Amino acid sequence: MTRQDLINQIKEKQSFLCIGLDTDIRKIPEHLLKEDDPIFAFNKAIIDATASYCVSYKPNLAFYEAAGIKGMISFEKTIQYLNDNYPMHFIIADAKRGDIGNTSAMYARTFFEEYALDAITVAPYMGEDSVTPFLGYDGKWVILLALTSNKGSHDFQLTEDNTGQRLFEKVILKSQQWGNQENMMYVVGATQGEMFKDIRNVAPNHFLLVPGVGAQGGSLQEVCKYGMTKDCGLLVNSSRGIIYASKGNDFAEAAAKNAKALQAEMAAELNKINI
Ligand SMILES: O=C(O)c1cc(=O)[nH]c(=O)n1[C@@H]1O[C@H](COP(=O)(O)O)[C@@H](O)[C@H]1O
Repeated sequence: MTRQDLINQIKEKQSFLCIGLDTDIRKIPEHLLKEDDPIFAFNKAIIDATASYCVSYKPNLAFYEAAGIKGMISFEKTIQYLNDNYPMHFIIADAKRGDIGNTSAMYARTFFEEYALDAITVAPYMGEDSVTPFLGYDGKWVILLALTSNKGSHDFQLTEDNTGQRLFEKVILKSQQWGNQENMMYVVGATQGEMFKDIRNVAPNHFLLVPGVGAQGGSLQEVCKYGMTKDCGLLVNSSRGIIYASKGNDFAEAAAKNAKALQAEMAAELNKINI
């Protein structure tokens, strides 16, 4: 999907919501456990109930890999379902990959060719040759970890070198020599608040994937105040806050209600920039 296609979807839906499909078999409603594939049945119901409120889905591979081969079959069926029924949604593999060049090339083949996903999250710390294999695909995206939502972001990402430059700034500036606004985004946690100002100093126009609203306590309003660009420039993710809104038979309706509430807040923010 191109950057302009994504912006058009955001305009049309009045939403920049990405729903995280972090599906844990221990958390899904009990009545689904008698289905052949409970994880897929859960995802399908969540997707059908929420698709009109979001522009993106982000299945996190950890949740599928944890269920072994069965989990990977659920992942594959979920992706197939999305690609067949919701082709204009931007689908992100949250896989946090990155390795020596020939191995990264295999990861790229997995997620972009085998599964035909739009984007993959990538850890930057092995450098240029670990990231560029993901950048050779038209319309596909690398989403590079820059300033994450967790407290461990202080351990490396927020540390300064002797010129005062912080590691996340170095990651963002250096990686702009490898990719561009059409094929690279950055992950910035919603919990980072005013730090979005500093992010926009080094990446004024790139799209940012912003997890951490909902369960992790980040503020959508603060993210928008400091991080929104004239094209929106944000995909804001919520996983647990939407998909586990209810553990009862009404889980899909409850997810839709929470997604709709976030979409309404997003529409109000988009209204401020007239898109
Ligand atoms: O790359 C990510 O998506 C990610 C980066 C980050 O800094 N923080 C973060 O929470 N995430 C992911 O975003 C999702 C957040 O889930 P909730 O906290 O349940 O909304 C999880 O899948 C995390 O793995």
